[in-house]
Amino acid sequence: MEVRTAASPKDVKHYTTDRLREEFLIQDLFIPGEIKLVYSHIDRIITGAAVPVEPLTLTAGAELRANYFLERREMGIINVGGKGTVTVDGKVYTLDYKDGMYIGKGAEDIIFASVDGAEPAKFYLNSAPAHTSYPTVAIKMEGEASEDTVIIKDENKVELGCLEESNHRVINKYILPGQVESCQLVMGMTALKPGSVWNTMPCHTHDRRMEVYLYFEMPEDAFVMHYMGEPQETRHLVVRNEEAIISPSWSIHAGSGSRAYTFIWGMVGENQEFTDMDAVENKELR
Ligand SMILES: O=C(O)C(=O)C[C@H](O)C(=O)CO
Ligand SMILES: [Zn+2]
Repeated sequence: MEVRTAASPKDVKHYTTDRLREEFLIQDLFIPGEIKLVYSHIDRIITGAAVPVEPLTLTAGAELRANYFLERREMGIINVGGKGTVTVDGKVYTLDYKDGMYIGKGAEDIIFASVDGAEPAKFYLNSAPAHTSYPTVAIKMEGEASEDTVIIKDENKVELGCLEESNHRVINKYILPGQVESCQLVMGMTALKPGSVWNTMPCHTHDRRMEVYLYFEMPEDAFVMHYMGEPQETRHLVVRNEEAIISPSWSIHAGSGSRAYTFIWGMVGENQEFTDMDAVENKELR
């Protein structure tokens, strides 16, 4: 598992492009036949991906000093590839494209598999330290709810922005209080409407939470200019399809794409209040 340390805004404003990318950009996440994990000291979030050609078993790795991965952690998953299954302590959950999942602390045996290894599932993962165990569930946009499947509530599919401001988008909240309970992880997926290119603009910071963004549904030659930094010290990173960004609490996190795209956001930290943001007015940005 790759480990990344936390970074101070006083230092980051002096970083070169390479150094910024080394600290905050996660590339080569989705490697067929592998589980890739990046552990950040920022709120101890682990960002990763599992792309099973043959079934892949999640192990704790030396870094966690745990008997199994979720001994002291919880995990959110969204599948951005072909149909696949996640087997949790013997129980099989089937995830289609853009289906999500929450796995509670204490789940020991986790196996990722694809229904068709030629078109593998791409399980994107966020994991955070947890103090108690909440139920493991699959999360779907639509369909029938059941004991182990939660359907995203209409109130958690929030349309924001407008084409005139190039930021017309829908924020789909998968894991949050009142829908899928978790200790600290809040996770969802935002889709831009065709013609809109801006996410999270007007932008914000949130002192009480950090955030990770995964950008996807972009052709190979497309990119997102992801903006980070303190509002008066902004920097940018060029982000390609299926790459992720680690965003510290003090940093804005917003992007403008060369075309529409989709992204998954995951937040951990002090609270789970989605609206607890420190809004930044466009005229304040520098
Ligand atoms: O497009 C947006 O705006 C978002 O998706 C915002 C993120 O969800 C976020 O930054 C939550 O703090
Ligand atoms: Zn945010």
